[in-house]
Amino acid sequence: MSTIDSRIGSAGSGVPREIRDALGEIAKSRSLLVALDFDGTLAPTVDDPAMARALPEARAAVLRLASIAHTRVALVSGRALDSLEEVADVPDEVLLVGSHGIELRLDNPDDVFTLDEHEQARLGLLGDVLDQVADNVEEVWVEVKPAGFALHTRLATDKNSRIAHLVALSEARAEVEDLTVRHGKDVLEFSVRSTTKGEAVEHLRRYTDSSSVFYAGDDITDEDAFAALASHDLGLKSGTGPTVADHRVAGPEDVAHVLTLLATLRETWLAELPQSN
Ligand SMILES: O=P(O)(O)OC[C@H]1O[C@H](O[C@H]2O[C@H](CO)[C@@H](O)[C@H](O)[C@H]2O)[C@H](O)[C@@H](O)[C@@H]1O
Repeated sequence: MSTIDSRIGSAGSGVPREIRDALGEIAKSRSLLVALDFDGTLAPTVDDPAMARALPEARAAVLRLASIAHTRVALVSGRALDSLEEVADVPDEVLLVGSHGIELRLDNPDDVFTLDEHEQARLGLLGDVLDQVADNVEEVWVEVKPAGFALHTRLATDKNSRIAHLVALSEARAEVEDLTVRHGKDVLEFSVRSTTKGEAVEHLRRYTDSSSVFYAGDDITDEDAFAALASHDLGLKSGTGPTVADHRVAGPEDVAHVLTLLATLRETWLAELPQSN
């Protein structure tokens, strides 16, 4: 029996050996940041974004991790911050990053995000262009965010989805200068401000003064976060698709098991540390 197995008993028995070993190491970090994507990672994908919820085991693990000393948890999402707050429903000690890093809910709730006049004008133009596309292609709809829009094509046919993406890209680029475009699962996102989840993770690492970062994500935009990780960090890809993450699991159910095991390992390690007084 390995050291990890003897410390945790049957917890995490469904988690592959190499991930268990990697979790055993990162659980011993001086200060740990657990940064997690929401859709496709904590929450299974559903047709209506408003109906997405973290799996009960994932949510329980997030709450457990957030209550452990020297450990911070952050959700890092492409969703608008208010949408993330609504679906995630987590306490204030969980840090939130919305709109791929544009919006932050850290420990000071008074930090409010605003657009300058030029950004607001570009946002207006962008909204008009995308609304026109959605009005003309069946089952395509626009999700409004503070600094941009997501053009959703999940329920459209493959052909209509391709048409919507092509037209939206060419029209938006023709009408609005300096656009940020992000590709996601059945979604094309347009923003008037450019940030990445990689920048968000770097910001959170500094903000929380963490010595190691665990990051889990499923989508193309999460690759920026994985790329921002160092050798003493740990990246976990949820689901299929190319990735630079260290490890991969099949989807949200397995992510939940990994988070539960991480919480157990972290609690066990901290409990075994000699007390300073
Ligand atoms: O960064 P994330 O937390 O993964 O957010 C990415 C996008 O998630 C949402 O869209 C995706 O999930 C929906 C619900 O499962 C699904 O219907 C849609 O097809 C997916 O693209 C959200 O609506 C977007 O705003 C986020 O950027």
